[in-house]
Amino acid sequence: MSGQNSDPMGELKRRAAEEAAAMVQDGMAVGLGTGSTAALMIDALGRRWADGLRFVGIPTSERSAEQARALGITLVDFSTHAQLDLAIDGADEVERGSLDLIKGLGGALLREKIVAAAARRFVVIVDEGKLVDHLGSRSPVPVEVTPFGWESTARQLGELGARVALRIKRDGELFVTDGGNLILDCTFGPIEDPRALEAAIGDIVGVIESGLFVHRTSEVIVAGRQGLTRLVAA
Ligand SMILES: O=C[C@H](O)[C@H](O)[C@H](O)COP(=O)(O)O
Repeated sequence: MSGQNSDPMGELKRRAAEEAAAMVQDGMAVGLGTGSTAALMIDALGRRWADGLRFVGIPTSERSAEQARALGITLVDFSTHAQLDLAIDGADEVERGSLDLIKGLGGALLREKIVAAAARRFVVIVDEGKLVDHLGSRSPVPVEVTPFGWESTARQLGELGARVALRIKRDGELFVTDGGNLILDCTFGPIEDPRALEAAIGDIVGVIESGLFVHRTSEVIVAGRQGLTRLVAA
């Protein structure tokens, strides 16, 4: 079988990633997301870099930093670039209409949220399977917590109505974030008011950040069977 059309959705995601990468212009400071979709975008940026485009990147994970470095992309940090022109990332769920997100199934939510908050424009790339009517319909909300007292933090998250699971890797080891913290995956079911839930989670001592991204998205590029669609925040 020819490999060319064997993964049509993969090919569409690659096109969506290229479309997002095409938004980067010479001289920009760009947030580089994390995950399989963001990796396609970083690859596309690597090709543009090889063609002569020059920009600086702030990666949202050690994984993305390693990938970008291997492509020769110049990486900087917030000490020289406290504000970014653009950040591009994937997501685990995108709510139709609001374009609010759940992120963090890859464990990079804290740096991703800091980078998104520092960016003038935050562009998200997903396949159509990630679109939902209500956040929480399919994905848990990942919450990054301090290792000290995580059991107490988990209990309080449970009191908000979540089923809480400490994230464990396939090999049975604890999942530890780039910042040395733990992830509690909190299943709430469909979330009526993401803003209120984000605030309530953030109020719990021991919580560092949640994977709810509310009112942060500028645009979503969706790879679907009918092609690419661009959704813009109202
Ligand atoms: O922590 C991981 C990130 O939030 C990812 O952007 C998210 O999980 C989506 O990843 P993927 O593109 O691999 O589905």
